[in-house]
Amino acid sequence: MEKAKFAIVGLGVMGQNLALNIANNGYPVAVFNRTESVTRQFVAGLPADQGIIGTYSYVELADSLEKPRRIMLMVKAGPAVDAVIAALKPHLEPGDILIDGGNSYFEDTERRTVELEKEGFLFIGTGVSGGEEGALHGPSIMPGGSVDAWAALKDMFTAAAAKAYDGEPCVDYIGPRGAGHYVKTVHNGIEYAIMQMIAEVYDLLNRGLGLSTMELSELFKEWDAGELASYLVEITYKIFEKVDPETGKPLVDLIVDEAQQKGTGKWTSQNAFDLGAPTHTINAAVTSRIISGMKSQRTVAQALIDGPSEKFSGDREAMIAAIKNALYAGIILAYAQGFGLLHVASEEYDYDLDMQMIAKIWRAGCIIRADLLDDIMKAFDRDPGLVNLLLDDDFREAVVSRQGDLRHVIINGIKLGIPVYALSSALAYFDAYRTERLPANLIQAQRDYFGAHTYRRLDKEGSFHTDW
Ligand SMILES: NC(=O)C1=CN([C@@H]2O[C@H](COP(=O)(O)OP(=O)(O)OC[C@H]3O[C@@H](n4cnc5c(N)ncnc54)[C@H](OP(=O)(O)O)[C@@H]3O)[C@@H](O)[C@H]2O)C=CC1
Ligand SMILES: O=C(CO)[C@H](O)[C@H](O)COP(=O)(O)O
Repeated sequence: MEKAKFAIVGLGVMGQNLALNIANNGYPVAVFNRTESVTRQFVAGLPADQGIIGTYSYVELADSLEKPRRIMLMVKAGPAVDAVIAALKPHLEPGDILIDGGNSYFEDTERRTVELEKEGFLFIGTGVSGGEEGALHGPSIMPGGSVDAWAALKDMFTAAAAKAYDGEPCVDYIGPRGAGHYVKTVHNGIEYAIMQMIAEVYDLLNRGLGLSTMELSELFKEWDAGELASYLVEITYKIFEKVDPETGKPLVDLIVDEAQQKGTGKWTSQNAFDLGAPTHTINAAVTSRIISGMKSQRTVAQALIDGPSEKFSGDREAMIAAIKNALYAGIILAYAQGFGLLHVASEEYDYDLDMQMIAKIWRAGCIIRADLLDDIMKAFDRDPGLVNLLLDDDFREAVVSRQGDLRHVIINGIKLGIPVYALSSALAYFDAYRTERLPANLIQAQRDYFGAHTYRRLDKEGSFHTDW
């Protein structure tokens, strides 16, 4: 029997769709899943000439593959990845390639790279973004790790990846060791920030201005046809238009307001703290998901605590226009924070990240794909060393010209008692970044006062302590 050219372990949402995608591109794929019935069911539903071979043990999987073997894990991140690697290894040979396509923590990928390379295996830790549909029709793929392994995967991944409007594939080699998973983590951090700002805008429009769910759908559809064109805005209008067949009500209105999280957004913030990179809006988005989970406390608190009684009384159309501009500015600021973090991490971890290439491969296939990414790519083309998007003339102007609307929208959210934490964090980031003298001089004085931590002076070199 013809040997398979690729294997996927883990037939969840992503694994099944990636297997189909790769097979549809002419590469026979062997598949394996811990729960055997899942494999049987998956394979049974496929035409005989689909090019997908079900296997039911790791020995069978290894035997079904041409050498060097190329095996991709699409399993739950964490201990499951180590468990699968440990179970697979006895059936592999030096030179075989293991690929972890899950949302693994980048430091786990760093560790696995060292461990596997010591034993002669090649390892790739890759971000894969696009969800179920992207995995099937073309995700954005962010591989990091062994350069030799990348050479052996390049054609296949290029065929399977999304293509941007100019035909360019949304995959490229990101960098050594954990670089691919690092970049995917920051991708998700930006995803959290944009989702939270869209949610806040929804709250302002719905609770604040009284737009119905159908009106919201029309508005977001209109926005998606302009500068806000992006996957997240597109799915938002599609979510708003979905009616629950049982009740006839908009489905979104029936969904419990508790956002869950698997960890990548939190890891982005945690790592940004470790590296000393400001990611205000990502942090705000993580915190906002956390407070959303405190539903029972919020229910008690609502009955006890009054907010402002003020209702929106201004020009509704003007406010909607301002909200659109505020969201666009906020999204630019979220990308600025994400790319700013990548810049710091690239130096810290010697990843040598190419920001233009990262923007390029995020233009299609992934969850944060947006027309804006084409402009971001061009900004890094103009200046490959750009440390912050706000230092690019076009992006600076885009935010500066909308800052009035961002401020106006936040003020209105505050007046109405509607939380706009992510939007206001984006503005705080912008205001802090553009301010030469922040009040941190006082913090230094306080630290020196209580802890003799010393401070530096503007007017002379050195380190000083005062007996306050
Ligand atoms: N869903 C999405 O939109 C995206 C997900 N990802 C990442 O891709 C990976 C897979 O996600 P997804 O397909 O959604 O996950 P699912 O929850 O749909 O599937 C999880 C898979 O992991 C397997 N698994 C879990 N624990 C173990 C274990 N200890 N040993 C062996 N196999 C195990 C499951 O096998 P079994 O059937 O036996 O339980 C199943 O095949 C995750 O890391 C996820 O974070 C990345 C991008 C997008
Ligand atoms: O990687 C993804 C999208 O890019 C996954 O859908 C991930 O699960 C999203 O993160 P979370 O579950 O924390 O919202």
